[in-house]
Amino acid sequence: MFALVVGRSVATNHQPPTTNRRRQEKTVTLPSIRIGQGYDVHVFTDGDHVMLGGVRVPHDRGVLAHSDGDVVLHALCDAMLGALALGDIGVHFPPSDPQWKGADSRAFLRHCDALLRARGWRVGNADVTVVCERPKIGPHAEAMRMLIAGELGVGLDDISVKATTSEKLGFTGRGEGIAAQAVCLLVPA
Ligand SMILES: Nc1ccn([C@@H]2O[C@H](COP(=O)(O)O)[C@@H](O)[C@H]2O)c(=O)n1
Ligand SMILES: C[C@@]1(CO)OP(=O)(O)OP(=O)(O)OC[C@H]1O
Repeated sequence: MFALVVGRSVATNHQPPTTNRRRQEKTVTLPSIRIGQGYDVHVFTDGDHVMLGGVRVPHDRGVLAHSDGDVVLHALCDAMLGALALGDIGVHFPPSDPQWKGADSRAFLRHCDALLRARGWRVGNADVTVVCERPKIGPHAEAMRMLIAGELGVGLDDISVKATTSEKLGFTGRGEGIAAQAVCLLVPA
């Protein structure tokens, strides 16, 4: 029996309940890590595409947003900011600020990455789930992963983008909007 402790070494001498077994000691050292999660929603409106993970995905709807409304990048930015308790994208890019009107959300991602790196961290890996009935995400997921990995300077295997419907339940199920949630680990840069 041994324990994993993040950020420092630990030795344990927990004795299994079964008797007469040799006492085990094991030291496991893992690097310091931080975890963050993010969630974003945008309402569908008239349009012919949605921006997702920095990729223009053709669709018979668009999204209502101050920026380009990329729920994948917004959720990911919030996860990155949350990992260092740096607030959320609304704090860093206020919707009241005209400079973000129609903004390309890749700029938000780059800014968040710079904030992390200035503090000695980078994304270790991230996992994003898009929730919508349509558009189908599968055919575009690889392009999103490549774009995000490129922007963050990490490997393709460190970035996951996947999707689910909500089985026609709720606002996503009724096709009223699109949601994304993200988790990420930060590791020392
Ligand atoms: N917008 C979406 C939703 C789902 N997918 C893919 O379809 C699979 C099945 O979805 P369920 O919600 O029925 O489990 C899902 O695992 C995704 O691979 C998609 O590409 N785009
Ligand atoms: C991205 C910002 C930029 O003004 O506005 P929106 O594009 O509306 O997106 P939201 O997910 O509501 O996040 C708030 C803002 O930071």
